[in-house]
Formats: sequence, C-alpha cells, structure tokens
Amino acid sequence: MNPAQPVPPAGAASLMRVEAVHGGYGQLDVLHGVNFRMAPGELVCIIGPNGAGKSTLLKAMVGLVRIRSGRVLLEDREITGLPPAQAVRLGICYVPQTGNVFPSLTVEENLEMGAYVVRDQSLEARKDRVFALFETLKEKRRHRAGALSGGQQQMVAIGRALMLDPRVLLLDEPTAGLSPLYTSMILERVRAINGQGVGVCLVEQNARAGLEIAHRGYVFTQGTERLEAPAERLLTDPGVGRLFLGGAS
Ligand SMILES: Nc1ncnc2c1ncn2[C@@H]1O[C@H](COP(=O)(O)OP(=O)(O)OP(=O)(O)O)[C@@H](O)[C@H]1O
Repeated sequence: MNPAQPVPPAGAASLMRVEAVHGGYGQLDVLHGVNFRMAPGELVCIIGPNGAGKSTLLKAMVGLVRIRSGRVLLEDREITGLPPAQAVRLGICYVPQTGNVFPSLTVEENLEMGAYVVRDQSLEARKDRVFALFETLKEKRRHRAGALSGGQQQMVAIGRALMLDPRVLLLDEPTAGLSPLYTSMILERVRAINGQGVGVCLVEQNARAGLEIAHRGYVFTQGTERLEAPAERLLTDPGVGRLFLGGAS
C-alpha cells in the first residue's frame, strides 16, 4: 500500500516546520528540542511509545501548549505561540484524540460548528465535500453525534476540521480504539484527504498501518525525534520493526 503521490524531494520548501522546540505543561518540559518538518502535500506519520510527547508536539504546533524555546513556522511565517484560533485561521486544523465531537449536536450541526467563522454561502458546498468523503455521515446527518459509533464519531471530527479547507491537518490517533475495519477505513480516508493536497501529520499507535499510508515517518521517544526517514525505510528497518511495529515486517 504505497501512497500514489511521489515523496517530496528532501530540501523542498516546507509547509510546516518545528525547530528545536522545548516546551510542555506548567513548569514541566515534555518536548526536549524537537525538530519536525512537513513538505507541501506530504503525509507524515509520528510513531513512538506512550508518553513520548507525540500529542504534545501536535498541540505545540497549534498553540495549545507553552513553547519555552524554539520556533514553529508555517511556510516562512513564524507562528510560535500563536493563539489556537489564529492558527486555525491560517489553515492549521487539529483533531484531538478524544472529546472531539459535540455529542448532543447532530452530525450536520457538528460540521457547521467547524465552519462557524465562514460567513459566505459556501456552507452547503463545504458540507457536501465532507459527505462525499464520508458517505455514512450523509446518511446520519440528522443523528446526534453522541449516538454514533467511535469510528463514525472520528469521521465527524475529521469532517469538522475539513470544513475550513485546511492546508495542514494534525490528527492525533484517529484510529484509537477502533476495529480493524474502521481503522483501515479511516486511514484510507486520511490518505484521500492528503491526495487532495492537504499536508497531514498523523500520530498513530497503529504504527505499521500509519506508516503504510505515509510518505515519511518520525520515531519519537522521551520528548524528541530519534529517527526520521521515508516511511518505507522505517517499515523495513529491523530495529524499528522489533521495537515499534510488533516484530519484523
Ligand atoms: N495536560 C497535561 N498536563 C501535564 N502533563 C501532561 C499533560 N498532557 C500530557 N502530559 C504529559 O506529557 C508527557 C507526554 O504526553 P503526550 O500525550 O504528548 O505523549 P504521547 O507520545 O502522545 O503518548 P500517548 O501515545 O500515550 O498519547 C506525558 O508524560 C504526559 O503525562
């Protein structure tokens, strides 16, 4: 299962970049000098053990945790510490792992919440684009989001992020707790979203499945990136296989 898109060449202009970031929660640093980059049109997967700081990196990229030093850039613009609402306006959308739908609102209302800043006539067209990607959501548009399955709720959360036509989509473990069927369905849709030109950073516990749809991958441990390589190389690396992919490929 190789991505249809070619791997962007090394050194290509970056869409998003993290440079030597230290930061975390309160007085506690969780990120210890993290470097990360995503080229335009790239799908990057971050794997690593629990507590390695993967989610914290995504939050740092969207202004949700304190950055003590280092920089975050969107193209050439420095956005370090920018409030989350402004990061969203610049086209960076983040889907957290949990608590990512409004359970008492319908699917359609959830999607509309994603585009509450849109004041033009494009709302229906935006919803239709999400429904084209997630047909199940169209069928269930009038259902309460809280009554959907975990996989369907994840579709609502991703769909809501897509309502703003993001340039960068940050996904925190979108397949956590899902059945193998829903896991492959969600990852296949993530690849389709990337195929439309959206830069995607995917944190994934299903490390092998995540790397299989990615162009490039990072292995995180203890608050920093230990390895960075084309996804195919990580998938065939015996050390990575043994430690992070549940055995050799
Ligand atoms: N809101 C918070 N306040 C304080 N510490 C936190 C907070 N969120 C996470 N941490 C701590 O930061 C460290 C990194 O957590 P993080 O969630 O980024 O790891 P992760 O690699 O995403 O792990 P997982 O795969 O378990 O989600 C952990 O030690 C965690 O306990």
